[in-house]
Amino acid sequence: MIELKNLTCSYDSKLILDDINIKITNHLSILGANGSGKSTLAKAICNLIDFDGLVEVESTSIKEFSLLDKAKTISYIPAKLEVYDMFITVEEFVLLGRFAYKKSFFEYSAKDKNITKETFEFLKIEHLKEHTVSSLSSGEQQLVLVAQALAQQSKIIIFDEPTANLDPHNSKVIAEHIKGLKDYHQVILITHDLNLASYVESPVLFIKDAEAKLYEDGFFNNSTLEELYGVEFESLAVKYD
Ligand SMILES: Nc1ncnc2c1ncn2[C@@H]1O[C@H](COP(=O)(O)OP(=O)(O)OP(=O)(O)O)[C@@H](O)[C@H]1O
Repeated sequence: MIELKNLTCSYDSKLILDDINIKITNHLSILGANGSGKSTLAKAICNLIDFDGLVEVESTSIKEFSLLDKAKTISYIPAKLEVYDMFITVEEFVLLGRFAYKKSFFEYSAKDKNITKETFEFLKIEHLKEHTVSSLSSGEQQLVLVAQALAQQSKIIIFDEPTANLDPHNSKVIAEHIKGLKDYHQVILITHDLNLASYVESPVLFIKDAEAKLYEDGFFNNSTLEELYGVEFESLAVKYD
């Protein structure tokens, strides 16, 4: 469980999130206009930015987690992979997800390698493991990011705009994985893809004017969407299920 108590985030003097109080007991989708503060909220939950107030994960302040314990608890999947090593293979990249569990400085254990192998099988990407990450398409790179997060075996997975760079086919593949992962992880999804959020069926936290409002249900109807986004809606979407 994640609990936000009086969470306030600002960059310089610009207030982004103002005194947010919410218990995130299970899955959640975070929606809101560009620049409303969705990624800022995710970064605060992961203690990647300065904030006022308290973020508690499993009843402990996130500021008290060691880096390794945090890695075992939360994984954050960005919208796009930034490749810093042009020669790193998919297998090496996914193994990095086991870093927090590594017993020897020099090598990964048989267990680490086995978990990585199972992750490849689960996501049906065994055929990519010898390839360099830099040579993959955006859709394949998104699957590799998911693989690394799964290998990390954290309780909580945060997806930050997972379908932002994907074509309809790959969006559907990722959507099905995200929904399936709800059986094993607490899934937090940040997205502009209303179709995806509706398919994933988690409660919605909508961020607007530095405030957050929780919709347990009743979010995905035209009148609510029109009021929140200020544009008209009609059904026009990929069929995810
Ligand atoms: N490091 C930073 N320094 C200064 N301002 C920042 C920084 N990061 C984000 N911001 C500003 O904070 C606001 C919220 O940004 P954030 O990335 O959280 O929005 P978002 O809802 O995730 O947006 P989007 O949907 O466009 O990705 C934006 O106005 C952004 O310009």
